Amino acid sequence: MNDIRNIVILTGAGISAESGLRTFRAEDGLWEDHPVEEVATPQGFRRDPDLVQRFYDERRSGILAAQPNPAHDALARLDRAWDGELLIVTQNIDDLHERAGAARVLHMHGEGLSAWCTVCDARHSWTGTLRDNPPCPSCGQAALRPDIVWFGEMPYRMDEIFAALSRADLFVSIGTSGAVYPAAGFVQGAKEAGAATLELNLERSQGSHWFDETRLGPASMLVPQWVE
Ligand SMILES: CC(C)NC(=O)[C@H](Cc1c[nH]c2ccccc12)NC(=O)[C@H](CCCC/N=C(/NCCC(=O)O)S[C@H]1O[C@H](COP(=O)(O)OP(=O)(O)OC[C@H]2O[C@@H](n3cnc4c(N)ncnc43)[C@H](O)[C@@H]2O)[C@@H](O)[C@H]1O)NC(=O)OCc1ccccc1
Repeated sequence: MNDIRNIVILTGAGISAESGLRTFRAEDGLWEDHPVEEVATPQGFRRDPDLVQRFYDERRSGILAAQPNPAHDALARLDRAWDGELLIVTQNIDDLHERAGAARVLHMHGEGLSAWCTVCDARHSWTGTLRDNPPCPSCGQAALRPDIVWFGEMPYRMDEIFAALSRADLFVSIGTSGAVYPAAGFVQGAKEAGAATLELNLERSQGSHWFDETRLGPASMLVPQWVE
């Protein structure tokens, strides 16, 4: 770690699995009983907004009931101690990184505890439900949707992510299957920028061959070991 200054860490559903939040592609994964095109696309929302609002209302209450696990805690310790550049880019919509105390976190696919008004474009932290179409606290219109990046929509703050990847000396991927782009392509970008690449995952991901090193096991064990 001595010549490492700038670190980019990508996290996926696997880092929150041991906090009781379901992953997407496991046999009991979220997408199993909710076809992704129905609940995580703008077309699905237009077709059946009530179904989508219920899906995310459920996810929101699950997030509120969950607690950070040792993997989140270890990354928060690293974030506090690291005086070089560090960015935790998460695909997760939960707030467990922040609740563990991490500050340098970027939610590229949005946040479950946030509502977005499609009329006045305001965003509001939200812990209640949206299925009953509450009015937007800013403009009063009943036009709130989950502040989530759905398939076919552009992920958030991509310019900041690419800038950090271009400066990275080390890219670490934790708990992600590497099935969804553009996140699944970050390891290539980091490698081209000359970064060392490390994967910490329960099983090899679709992009494993891009990593210099892959360590297999539960995040709650692998991440504290790597940070210490
Ligand atoms: C299916 C896939 C092929 N499709 C895509 O990638 C699409 C289309 C596409 C774009 N470019 C491409 C290139 C090639 C092919 C397709 C595409 N991408 C998009 O649509 C993206 C947007 C994608 C974002 C969609 N939203 C999500 N989430 C929010 C919703 C929600 O959360 O409900 S994606 C969602 O699924 C993905 C799930 O992946 P993981 O997090 O990895 O979870 P998964 O269950 O798959 O795996 C868990 C892993 O953890 C491991 N694990 C389990 N337990 C543990 C444990 N305990 N410890 C350690 N590891 C563990 C497991 O082994 C496993 O490997 C995450 O990104 C997650 O955020 N948008 C876009 O490209 O916009 C374009 C654009 C360009 C210009 C202008 C306008 C638009």
